[in-house]
Amino acid sequence: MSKEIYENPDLKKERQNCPFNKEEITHLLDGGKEKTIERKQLENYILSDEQLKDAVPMEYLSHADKYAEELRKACLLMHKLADSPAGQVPTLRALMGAGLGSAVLKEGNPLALHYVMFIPALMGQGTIDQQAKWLEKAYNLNMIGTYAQTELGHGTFLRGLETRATYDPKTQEFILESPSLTAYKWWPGSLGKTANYAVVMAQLYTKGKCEGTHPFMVQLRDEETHEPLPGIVNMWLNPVCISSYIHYGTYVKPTNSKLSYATMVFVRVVVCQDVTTNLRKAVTIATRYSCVRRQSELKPGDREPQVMDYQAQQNKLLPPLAATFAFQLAADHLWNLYHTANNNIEQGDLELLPDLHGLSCALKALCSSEAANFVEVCRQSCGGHGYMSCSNFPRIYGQVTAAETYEGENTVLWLQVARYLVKTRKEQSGGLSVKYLIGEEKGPKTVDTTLEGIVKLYRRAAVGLVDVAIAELDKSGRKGEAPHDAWNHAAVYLIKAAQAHARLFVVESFVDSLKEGKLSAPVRTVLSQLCELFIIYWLLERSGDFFLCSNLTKQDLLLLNSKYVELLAAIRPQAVNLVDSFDLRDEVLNSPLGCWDGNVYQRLFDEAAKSPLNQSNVHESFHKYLKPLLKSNL
Ligand SMILES: CCCCCCCCCC/C=C\C/C=C/C(=O)SCCNC(=O)CCNC(=O)[C@H](O)C(C)(C)COP(=O)(O)OP(=O)(O)OC[C@H]1O[C@@H](n2cnc3c(N)ncnc32)[C@H](O)[C@@H]1OP(=O)(O)O
Ligand SMILES: Cc1cc2nc3c(=O)[nH]c(=O)nc-3n(C[C@H](O)[C@H](O)[C@H](O)COP(=O)(O)OP(=O)(O)OC[C@H]3O[C@@H](n4cnc5c(N)ncnc54)[C@H](O)[C@@H]3O)c2cc1C
Repeated sequence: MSKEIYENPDLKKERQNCPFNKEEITHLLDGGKEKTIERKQLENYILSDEQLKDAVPMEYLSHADKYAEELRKACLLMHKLADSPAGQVPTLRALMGAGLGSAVLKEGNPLALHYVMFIPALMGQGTIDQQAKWLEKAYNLNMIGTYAQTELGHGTFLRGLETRATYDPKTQEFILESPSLTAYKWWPGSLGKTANYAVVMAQLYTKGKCEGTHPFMVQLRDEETHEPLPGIVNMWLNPVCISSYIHYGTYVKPTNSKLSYATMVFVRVVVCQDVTTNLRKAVTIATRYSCVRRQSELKPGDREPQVMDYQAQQNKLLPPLAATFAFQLAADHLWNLYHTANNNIEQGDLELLPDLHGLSCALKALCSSEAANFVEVCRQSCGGHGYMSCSNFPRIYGQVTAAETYEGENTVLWLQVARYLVKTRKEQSGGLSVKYLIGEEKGPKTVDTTLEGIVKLYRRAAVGLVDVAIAELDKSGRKGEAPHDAWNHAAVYLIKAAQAHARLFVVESFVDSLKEGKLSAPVRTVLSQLCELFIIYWLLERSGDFFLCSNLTKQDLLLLNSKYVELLAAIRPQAVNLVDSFDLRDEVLNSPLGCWDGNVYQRLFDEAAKSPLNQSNVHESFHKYLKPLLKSNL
């Protein structure tokens, strides 16, 4: 007799009479029906392998055992790559990030940097000959690489990196050296124990002149013994300059010195998708739990309500639910810009490079910071159980907050965005992705609180805040301040302008995608409600920007607040159906709070029982420490 599949009765009720086709949203997020089929096949192929399951929860292993266990599974995954039903590239993409990969490698993938930065650096910076020599070796895993740029003393300021690569014309070799403790490469993933090669960013010196940071291929460890090569600690020999600019002993400047930063741009672009995947996991866990959890008293004398029925809980969870769609659609737009810009750059056309740099910095900073804040709100919305390690919130939060720092610390990236916006506004040229800054935007006199009207307000705020920042810069200039001091003293305004620009891009992506998308009426309705909720939410959160730069009035704000709470109530009935549409398997969520069947309490109990401390009634430490204390009559 088939085993009755348990489904929490509250979740079961939430799923009844769903007014839209969940699969239509799943296909939208996957990029089409075929992609969904491919993803599900790949998930089955990977998650059905018993060798990829953890014998004990990772949190109970030592540091070294965690590393060994993750490396074992990562290597097994690479073996499975060859036979993957989805093909190598889609499989690699799925295994490197917060989705399928994190279901197997919960502490992180020791081979991630090899695929996410080392190979992209070879592809983007290597000459044809260098690619012929190294790419096949890298793809065949005959070498494991990392991207070694950050040093103990420098991560942000690349022009301040201390590692030196001095070209010796006699031997036609580069001598790499770490001249000081602060020059030690620090932070590169896999550098400690896994990688035997690295792309090392170093200051290139030739004929006594520093030509700036360039990428170098360096062998770190013996390919057989894995022992560090002689002198590896503070002296590297025989590196090779990737995309060598040394021709017959003479340095030939690249067409754009920032092309050596291209690998970082790629990761900033993919990070937007990755943090969105993590946010989807957090929202799914919190939403399902909030419909299972019953607590307190809403109506005196009534049964304890589902906590999702509190407006306060809807205010916590529905904006991040909407954000997952907003960030996904914006990340898709950025990915398309990346491909277009990269194809043009390969043909020598660099026109889109500033737009790509500006937008990738803006979206990486916005998506990572907003996702981190939203993940923490999701954790808090689950009360004490959200604090447990097994909830998966601590791990998801750790992964998302890391993205606020790596690949360019967010503040630094916001200032890069501001530099691009000020230049575009002042020069009234270029800026293909910030067209609103070119030409005079006439702001609407009275505020129109329709969707289109609110988007116009976002544009007013974006251009207005750039003008406020420029006015600050000019004011400082008139006081005789040097440009670098004026820039530093306008930083608060510059960052606000950059953030307003990033929000405008996300809002326009969401609205435009709904206009262009071939959606059924029910899906369009629910996604339009989410879109309107999200853009009003952000406006209410940043109302100061809009008061400063538009004719928004107190009455408008009160009207928008009313609209916001109406939308919370309208979307509440579909919350579980919307997160079900993400189609995230329990193994990917990896949380007893978010499992599809809602059997939360039994799963929490089962997780607790796995703790080594729960394998005996009295832990040995009692006899060693506590009992003597109890007897000591202090
Ligand atoms: C495939 C799916 C996989 C999914 C997995 C995703 C998860 C990924 C997991 C990875 C985990 C960890 C990896 C982490 C790796 C790292 O952290 S690597 C190290 C990252 N470090 C940084 O990002 C350093 C940040 N600092 C900088 O980029 C530069 O120092 C900075 C840009 C801040 C300043 O550079 P300067 O040389 O000083 O330039 P500046 O004077 O400010 O500007 C001059 C000029 O150049 C333009 N510019 C700057 N950068 C770029 C660029 N990258 N591209 C194009 N143009 C650039 C700038 O706009 C100026 O132009 P202008 O016209 O003169 O104004
Ligand atoms: C999980 C993780 C993985 C990483 N992986 C790698 C890797 O694989 N390879 C690699 O090379 N690196 C890696 N890094 C390093 C990462 O790239 C750097 O930490 C990052 O670039 C920030 O640089 P920093 O640490 O020097 O911070 P700092 O720049 O020293 O930041 C400290 C403070 O100074 C502020 N600040 C700095 N410059 C300015 C400025 N111009 N204006 C205003 N404020 C400023 C920052 O905003 C910040 O508040 C990783 C980091 C993490 C956390």
